[in-house]
Amino acid sequence: MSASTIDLAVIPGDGIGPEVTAEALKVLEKAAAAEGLVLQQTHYVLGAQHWLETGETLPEDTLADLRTRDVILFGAIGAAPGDTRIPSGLIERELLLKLRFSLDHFVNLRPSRLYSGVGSPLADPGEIDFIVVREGTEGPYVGNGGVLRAGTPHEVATEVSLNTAHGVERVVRDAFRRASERPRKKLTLVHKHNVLVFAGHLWKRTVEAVAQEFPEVTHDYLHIDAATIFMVTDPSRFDVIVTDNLFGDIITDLAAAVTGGIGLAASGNINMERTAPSMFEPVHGSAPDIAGQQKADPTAAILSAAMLLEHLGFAGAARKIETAVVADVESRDGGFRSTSAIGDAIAAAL
Ligand SMILES: NC(=O)c1ccc[n+]([C@@H]2O[C@H](COP(=O)([O-])OP(=O)(O)OC[C@H]3O[C@@H](n4cnc5c(N)ncnc54)[C@H](O)[C@@H]3O)[C@@H](O)[C@H]2O)c1
Ligand SMILES: CC(C)[C@H](C(=O)O)[C@@H](O)C(=O)O
Ligand SMILES: [Mg+2]
Repeated sequence: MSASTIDLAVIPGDGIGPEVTAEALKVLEKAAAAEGLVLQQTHYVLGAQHWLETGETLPEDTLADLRTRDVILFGAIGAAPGDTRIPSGLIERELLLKLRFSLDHFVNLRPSRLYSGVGSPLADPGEIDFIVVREGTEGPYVGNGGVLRAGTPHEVATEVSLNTAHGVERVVRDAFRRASERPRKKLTLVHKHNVLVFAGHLWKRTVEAVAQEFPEVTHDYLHIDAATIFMVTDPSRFDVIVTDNLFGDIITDLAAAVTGGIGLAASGNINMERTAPSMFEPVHGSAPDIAGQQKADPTAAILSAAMLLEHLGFAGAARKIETAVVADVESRDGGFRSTSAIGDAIAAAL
């Protein structure tokens, strides 16, 4: 990145991915221009549709090219769950997870905030403002498994969760640092160490050890099953949650639901050591059920673009986007607005 140019990779993907990405770019371009920044974009056609057309998921030369960019804006990928033309998991593993793993996105940052004016399915949600720091490169996502005696009545399938001291420690330290910078300074480890004793104890010991470096941060622990209860009955109790890859996936969809819906939930796949570009994307998927109809809410993608700017050091521009989003969501009355109408309104409010 030069002082005035952002070298941006854009992967719009499948389904509603291109629809919401177009709106995020609309807002990003305007916010960047206001800062005197040039947004130099390179678009990459990747995803389930691209695989159907070419048989390519993420070629090595494309990955090498992506590595040279400052940052990546990602839409969403994936086929409809019932689409039998595409092997289940192929695009998720060989494209999205390959990006997260290859680019060492060990912090999967997923903020949850209940904006005023946004309806929550909870009767009395209280104030909700927490972040989930989800580990992004390990856990049961690593593809360490296999099948014995496939297709027989004696089939055995394994899916091993990989947790390294290095991987757990760096994400736990990141979560403590984020907690130390927030007003409430509270960290909750979410795991399941009563059953997953090997991985769970590593996570628990690591939290106890790293906590010594952050005496100002209080910390507690919840098993994942109990955490889902509190996410619905008392979400205000959370400030920073640190958790593994799979628990983090599940709890952030729940967190999105209690804070007004998946259309508002943003995320960053962050390489905190900055050895490769980080990648920003909405938490949601390609939503085949509403794709191509301009029904998708682009707010999550727009807020992901704000996180992207913040990561690059343009916190002021990020705050401006958030302020425009807050004004827009506060003005929503439940009536239908197209994807592009929402993008236009937020861009205009900047
Ligand atoms: N990061 C990603 O690219 C990502 C994330 C999750 C799922 N996926 C993939 O997406 C495909 C569909 O997955 P799914 O149906 O389980 O999850 P999904 O998030 O795509 O959709 C779940 C539900 O939420 C709705 N929804 C999602 N985003 C929305 C938005 N912006 N506005 C309004 N409604 C929205 C959808 O219409 C659907 O009813 C699968 O192939 C899956 O693997 C990709
Ligand atoms: C599509 C899938 C690989 C992905 C995940 O499980 O991380 C998605 O659900 C998400 O939350 O970004
Ligand atoms: Mg998910």
